[in-house]
Amino acid sequence: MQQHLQQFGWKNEALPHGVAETRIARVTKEFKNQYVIEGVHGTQLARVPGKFHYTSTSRLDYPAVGDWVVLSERQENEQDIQLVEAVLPRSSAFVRQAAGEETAGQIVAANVTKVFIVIPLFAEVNVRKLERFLFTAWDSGASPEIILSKADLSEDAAGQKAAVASVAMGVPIHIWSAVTYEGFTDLQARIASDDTIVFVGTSGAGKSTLMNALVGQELLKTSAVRSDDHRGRHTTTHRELVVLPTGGIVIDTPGVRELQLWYEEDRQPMSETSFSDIKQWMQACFFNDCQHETESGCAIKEALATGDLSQERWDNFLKLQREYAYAKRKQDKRLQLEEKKRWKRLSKYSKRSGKR
Ligand SMILES: Nc1nc2c(ncn2[C@@H]2O[C@H](COP(=O)(O)OP(=O)(O)OP(=O)(O)O)[C@@H](O)[C@H]2O)c(=O)[nH]1
Ligand SMILES: [Zn+2]
Repeated sequence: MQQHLQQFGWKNEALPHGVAETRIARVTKEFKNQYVIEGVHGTQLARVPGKFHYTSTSRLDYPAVGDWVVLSERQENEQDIQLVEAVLPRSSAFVRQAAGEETAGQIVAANVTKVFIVIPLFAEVNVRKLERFLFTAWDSGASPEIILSKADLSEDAAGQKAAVASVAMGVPIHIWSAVTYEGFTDLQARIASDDTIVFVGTSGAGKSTLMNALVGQELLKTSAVRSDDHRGRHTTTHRELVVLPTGGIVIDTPGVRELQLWYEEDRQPMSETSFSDIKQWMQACFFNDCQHETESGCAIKEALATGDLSQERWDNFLKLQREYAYAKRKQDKRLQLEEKKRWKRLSKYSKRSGKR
């Protein structure tokens, strides 16, 4: 019974005090007013009770794909209805900012542990785009990993990997080809049974192809899952959260795809994609620790003055640097939080065992 929950990524430590495991389930798909959930009773439909609408203060309070929820059962018109009593605290969340509303975010995918950023190798890697995706991943609270796809179309996959590594700040990088299956077992090994993974990347990057390879068939997007809810009625639905045959979970929601488009639209036009010219000027500055502000002998300021380096390009570079720093701080903070939680658990544990 526990095993079934664990398949869906359940970690026992997350069980709230006094709640039986039979009442825990994970949201695998979201409809307008209903959720497909997976718990110890298998696939069921659930909805939020009326009081939920009054007690919730924002859309973020509502269940989303990937959420763990606590259920209660109620009889309505002689039928058993599953109600979502509570959404358990999320370890991470992809939030989409609803257009036009500043504060009303919407959760697109919850409790994601890893974000696979898929970048095709048929062209030069767009560093700026990659940075955007890294930023999105860090912002969600999940850990990014970079997958360089379509390696079969690259003359020098290893060289491209090295180039990406120079901007990826220690994020793991994998090479993959759906044609030769190069890197497949390495990728599989990166997916633990309690991992929940979201794939991001531009259209045509090869996300669906890789997901289908991991699932072992063309399951995502195409097929339907037949399920039997408590009422004995059949509901045909396509799940957006899928358990891999080798363990681990992938989430493929339209929301994540829309999020990607949003990030792509957000990009600013930039003719070149690498900052090697800027790096060269920086190395030419007189002072090693030049801040490129008021120092004399600053090659950057000189390049700006002569027009060799455009102000726009320099500003863009600085902006990315700030985003980097922000993302890095955010990640450090998340690590700190996790650490804190671990210590809390440990101290609780030691107190308990001390009493015995
Ligand atoms: N040569 C080569 N082609 C690939 C590889 N992986 C995917 N493709 C092809 O690239 C095209 C796009 O792949 P998809 O998996 O649909 O890309 P996607 O990222 O899911 O795209 P969207 O659904 O638009 O977001 C398809 O025609 C695939 O057959 C690969 O490793 N090598
Ligand atoms: Zn300088």
